[in-house]
Amino acid sequence: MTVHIGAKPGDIAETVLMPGDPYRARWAAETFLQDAKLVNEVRGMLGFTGTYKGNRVTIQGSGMGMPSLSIYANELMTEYGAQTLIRIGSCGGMQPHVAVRDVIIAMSATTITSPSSGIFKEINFAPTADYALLAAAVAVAKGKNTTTHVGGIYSSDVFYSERPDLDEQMVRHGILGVEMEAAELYTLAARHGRRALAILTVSDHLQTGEALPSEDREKTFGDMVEIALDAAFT
Ligand SMILES: Nc1nc2c(nc(Br)n2[C@@H]2O[C@H](CO)[C@@H](O)[C@H]2O)c(=O)[nH]1
Repeated sequence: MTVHIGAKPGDIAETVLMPGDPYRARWAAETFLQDAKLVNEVRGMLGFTGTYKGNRVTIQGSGMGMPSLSIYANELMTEYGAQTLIRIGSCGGMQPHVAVRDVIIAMSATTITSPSSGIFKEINFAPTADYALLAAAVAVAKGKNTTTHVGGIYSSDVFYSERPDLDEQMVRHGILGVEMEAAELYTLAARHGRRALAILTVSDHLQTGEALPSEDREKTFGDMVEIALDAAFT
């Protein structure tokens, strides 16, 4: 076990899905995995390991924000040997052609700051998804009738933005959506030579103010989990 994960050695699979919400980790494990068992509940950040079509997989919550994700991703990679980490989450849409219920497969993740900013100093590192994983997710998504966008997202440190001028520049430069975790996941995966990807459902929209009704969230979230699982084992 580690400082923040109570799983025993061998309890965590090489492939890990990371929703922000631990209750979504439980729902996804119960819905998609066979023989799912709880392997972590330290601080309520639930983690489950089971199999998907015969492949071993762990679904571990990351919490909200890059500092929280950084703790779990670091420990999963350095202490449990996770090789493929896929964030499955929600985001806010930032382009008129990106609608609520759509899925975004994040090629890159822009930040103002991140937990890794301190070590990069004057380097503007470009957090980037693993290409093979991204290509597999795009191929799987094509087989579903979910509208999918592939491009850059913005990993913010705040949900309540005080800088509309920054949001404006992100929109101007084609950023598809905003969330709060992917950039640090991509940076840590690059640091540790692992594969990472973020697949996001658009659950609210910054321009239209629309928000996904709660009854729709489970369906769109389920589609995204399936894309992640099928892409991970392609
Ligand atoms: N900053 C930000 N985060 C968002 C937004 N919509 C969603 Br869903 N999120 C994500 O949802 C959580 C906040 O509700 C964080 O973990 C973010 O990744 C949004 O409009 N803005």
